[in-house]
Amino acid sequence: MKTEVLSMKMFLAGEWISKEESIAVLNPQDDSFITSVPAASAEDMLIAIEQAKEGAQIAASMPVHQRISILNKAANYINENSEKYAETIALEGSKTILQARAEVKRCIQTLQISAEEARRIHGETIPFDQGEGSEDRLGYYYRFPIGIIAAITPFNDPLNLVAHKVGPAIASGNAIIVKPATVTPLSALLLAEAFEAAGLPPKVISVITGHGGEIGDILITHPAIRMVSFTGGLETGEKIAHKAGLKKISMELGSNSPVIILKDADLPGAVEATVSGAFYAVGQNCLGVQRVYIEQDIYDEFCSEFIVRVRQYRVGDKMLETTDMGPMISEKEAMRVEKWVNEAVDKGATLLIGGKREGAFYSPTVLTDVPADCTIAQQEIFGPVVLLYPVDDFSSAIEKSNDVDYGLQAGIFTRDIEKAFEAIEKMNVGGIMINDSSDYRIDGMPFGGVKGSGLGREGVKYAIQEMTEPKVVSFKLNYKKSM
Ligand SMILES: NC(=O)c1ccc[n+]([C@@H]2O[C@H](COP(=O)([O-])OP(=O)(O)OC[C@H]3O[C@@H](n4cnc5c(N)ncnc54)[C@H](O)[C@@H]3O)[C@@H](O)[C@H]2O)c1
Ligand SMILES: O=C[C@H](O)CS(=O)(=O)O
Repeated sequence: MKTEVLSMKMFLAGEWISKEESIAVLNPQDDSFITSVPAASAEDMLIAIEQAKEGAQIAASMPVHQRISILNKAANYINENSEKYAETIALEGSKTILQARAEVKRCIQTLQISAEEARRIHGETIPFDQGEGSEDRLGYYYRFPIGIIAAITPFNDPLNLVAHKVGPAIASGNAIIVKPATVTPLSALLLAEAFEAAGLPPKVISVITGHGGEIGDILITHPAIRMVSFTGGLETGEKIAHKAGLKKISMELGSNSPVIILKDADLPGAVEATVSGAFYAVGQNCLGVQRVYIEQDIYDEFCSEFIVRVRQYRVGDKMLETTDMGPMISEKEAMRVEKWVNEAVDKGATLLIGGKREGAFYSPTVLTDVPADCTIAQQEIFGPVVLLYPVDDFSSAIEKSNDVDYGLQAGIFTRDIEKAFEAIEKMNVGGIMINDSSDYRIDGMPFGGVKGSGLGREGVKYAIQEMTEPKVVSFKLNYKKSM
């Protein structure tokens, strides 16, 4: 944002609201002040929920053609203001300006797909006469919106991952209250701006800024909230799931993504994809490549090519188009990664490149020989570190890949179709990419994981399924009785 905005307002049921108590939004690159946002109170969240009750009725009564029109208008608004949206993502978060522009494009696609899917929320007729005694019944089911959805979103994709909840919610006739990440709330507020400009009726969406705790608890536990759609870390997700009670929950959580490189792989392609997958968005990416299992025969060659490519990475000012990697989201997070790397090295790991921190900047880091009991081997790093491992054969690569508490996505590089299909079957993940790294997604595909990586699926069509319920209708027809 070119002009400094001293304070932004939160969007509460169609009104832009400011508050005495506020939260500073800082640029993680240099801790400079960007703007401040309201620190919502418990009362603000209760008001948002009350307003959303009416919003849910309004949303459900919106004809599909109106939902389609509003979603496309919001997408067009963002497209017409794309640089403002990209600069906001880059300023408040870790992404470079090029990565931020890419996220804006994906957000536009997510909303356009939501508009398309709004016309495809179908039911089915049911042959009730499949049951004896029901020869005089005719029936069907259709899908109806569940009402008010609570969306709690992470810092790393501050626009598109909010759109992945808001788009499907509006497409399916729900109201939605968004609690964006405390450190990156601005992009979510700009999404509300786009929907206001698109003519979305007030009360259908609120974006309530603040800390996760108290207002989050109200949002999660309130009986009027019929679904909690959460994207964030496993620890937070578990807390939320325990508090939510009897309501739908969608959990898009963490990962520790593996990639397998077999000896018949396209080596240059595998190197490029795994380097990109490891360090895109400073590794603060749920699909980020964290572990690479390389068949022994090509291990040395792969490692040397990998380091050559990492050495070319330009770390610096995220607002420059020549930069490959900016800062992490905070110095605190960079210090956590530094601590985990140092622990691994102290326990015998080999540092091939990186391991340097300057404030929130942490250099792209490659470790080998990492002992299994290291924190960095088992937990989600969510930072610019990747672990390389030689493996004797394919089956041990699969076994090691599965040996963590996460299962979001994985990648495998091979020209052997038999091995590809064996990996598809045996890798315990929500998505597997053949001849791609784990870091691959289009916004229309089913997205989510198993084990500690989540519950349910996003990806517009699949989020709509989660945000709606089937209602069965049966007609008892006397004329059929006599047939
Ligand atoms: N699977 C996916 O689609 C996906 C996508 C992006 C990020 N993530 C995951 O998100 C994590 C990084 O994001 P993060 O650091 O923002 O995650 P986080 O869990 O710290 O926070 C996520 C959101 O939850 C809120 N929150 C925190 N504590 C809360 C509480 N007790 N009650 C209610 N809300 C609370 C935060 O304010 C934020 O809005 C990583 O684990 C990453 O893998 C997953
Ligand atoms: O961080 C996790 C994101 O969901 C991955 S993507 O940006 O949607 O591809």
